[in-house]
Amino acid sequence: MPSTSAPALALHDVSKRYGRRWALARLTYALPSGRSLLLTGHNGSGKTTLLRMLATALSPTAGRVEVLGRDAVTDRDSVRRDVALLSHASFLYEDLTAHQNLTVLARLLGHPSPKDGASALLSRVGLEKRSDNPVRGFSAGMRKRLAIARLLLKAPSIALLDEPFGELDPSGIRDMEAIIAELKAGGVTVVLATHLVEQGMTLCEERLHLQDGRAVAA
Ligand SMILES: Nc1ncnc2c1ncn2[C@@H]1O[C@H](COP(=O)(O)OP(=O)(O)OP(=O)(O)O)[C@@H](O)[C@H]1O
Repeated sequence: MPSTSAPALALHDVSKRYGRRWALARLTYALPSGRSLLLTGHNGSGKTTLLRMLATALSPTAGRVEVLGRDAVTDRDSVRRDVALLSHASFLYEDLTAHQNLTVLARLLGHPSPKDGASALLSRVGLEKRSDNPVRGFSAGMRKRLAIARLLLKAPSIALLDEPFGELDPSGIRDMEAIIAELKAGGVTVVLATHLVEQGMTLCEERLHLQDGRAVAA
């Protein structure tokens, strides 16, 4: 069971090394429950590495990562059920249609009406007209829209969004902002990594700025 009094996320002296390069260096931070976090920093500062750690896709080289009071390494399966990552890799089945992609996931998640749920989400992200097209022919922005639909279907407690506005057109950016606001209104903790700092500041109450894998003042 997630602990309600624990911070949503806690990093205890967390470091991550790839070969000889330290991507994160002795990071300590706690995000209070009920708050959302804007993650900023230049290219290569460690944002994606941190998000992937919170998503349990990577383990820290040193230190401890906690999600809702649970250790992201030793309690990985339990943490994984509560988090969802929107990332550059979108985990889509290329030969299936957008609708089939969501229906497959909805069945796996035990959704009561997978096909209707998939249709509703495709409308929510503005893909209803392309729902029966294979993903193989989708543009980058369409893939991003489908990826956020996938995340919404999972209904996570913590949504980890890696550059969610990238590849989107202006209406897609507005839709994404509305979706993030809705997630927050529904009690979801949002962690948003973006170079669009202004947009991010309007959506998040807290900010963590990384420079060479260290937390610094923005
Ligand atoms: N798989 C990997 N193997 C080796 N080095 C890596 C790997 N992934 C990331 N790095 C390095 O770790 C550092 C942090 O990268 P990361 O992708 O976390 O940064 P980022 O802040 O998300 O960057 P961007 O804004 O460009 O997305 C960089 O120096 C990068 O080169």
